[in-house]
Amino acid sequence: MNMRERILAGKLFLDDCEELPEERMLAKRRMVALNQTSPDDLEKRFKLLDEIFGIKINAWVEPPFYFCYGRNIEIGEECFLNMGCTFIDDAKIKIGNKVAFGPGVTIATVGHPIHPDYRRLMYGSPVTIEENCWIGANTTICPGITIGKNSVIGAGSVVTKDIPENSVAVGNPCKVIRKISEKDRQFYYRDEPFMKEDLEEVYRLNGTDYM
Ligand SMILES: CC(=O)SCCNC(=O)CCNC(=O)[C@H](O)C(C)(C)COP(=O)(O)OP(=O)(O)OC[C@H]1O[C@@H](n2cnc3c(N)ncnc32)[C@H](O)[C@@H]1OP(=O)(O)O
Repeated sequence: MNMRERILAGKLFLDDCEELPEERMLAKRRMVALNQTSPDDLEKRFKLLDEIFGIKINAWVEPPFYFCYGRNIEIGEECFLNMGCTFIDDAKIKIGNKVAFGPGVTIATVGHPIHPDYRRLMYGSPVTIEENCWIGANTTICPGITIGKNSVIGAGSVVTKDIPENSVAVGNPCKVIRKISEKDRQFYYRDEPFMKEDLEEVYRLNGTDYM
C-alpha cells in the first residue's frame, strides 16, 4: 500500500511524500489567487474554482475559502458556501446538491493520535453532507461524520456524531432537538407564518418563479 492508499483506507499517514507537498503547494497558490479576486471578476473566480475542485462546478463559493487540496472535495449542484469556510480535505468531503453553508464553517477530515509520542501522525476519515442541508455559521464538523439529507445544523455547533436526515440539531456536542415537520411548511421562524401573497411578492421582486 502506498501513502495515498493509506490515507484513503483511514490508516495512519504522513504527508511529506508522493508529491503530496507539491499538490498542497499548487492548491495554496490557487487558494491565494481565489481569495484575492475582485468581487466583480466572476470569470476569474469561476475558472479558479473549476481548477481547485478539478471539475466544472455549479456552486457559489464566497471568498475567502480555505482548503488543503481542493481535489478531495466533491460538491453538488447549487451549493452555497458563505465566506470564511475551511475544508480540511486530506480525506474525501462529499457534499450533495443544494447544501448551504453559513460563514466560518470548518470541515475536518483529519485527526492526530491523542498520545503526544505519536501526535505527528495523522488519520483521515471522510465527511458526507447529503442534499439540502443547511449548516449554520461557525459550525465544526469532525472526521467521519455523515449529516443526513435536509437537516439543519444550528450556528456554532460541533458535530461529533452522525446526524440523521430531516433533523434540526444544535450545540456542542451537536444533538438532534427535533425532526423537520409539516409545521415547518407553515412557519418560517418561530410563530411567523408563510403567507401566499408574501411569497408571491418576494419571488416577483426577485424576478424568479413562485416556488
Ligand atoms: C447559508 C447562510 O449563510 S445562513 C447565515 C448564517 N445563519 C445561521 O447560522 C443561523 C443558524 N440558525 C440557528 O442556529 C437557529 O437557531 C436554528 C435554525 C437552529 C433554529 O431552529 P429552531 O428549531 O427554530 O430552534 P428554536 O429557535 O425554536 O430553539 C430551540 C432550542 O434550541 C436552542 N438553540 C437554537 N439554536 C441553537 C444553536 N445554534 N446552538 C445552541 N442552541 C440553540 C434554543 O436556545 C432553544 O433552546 P430552549 O428549548 O432551551 O429554549
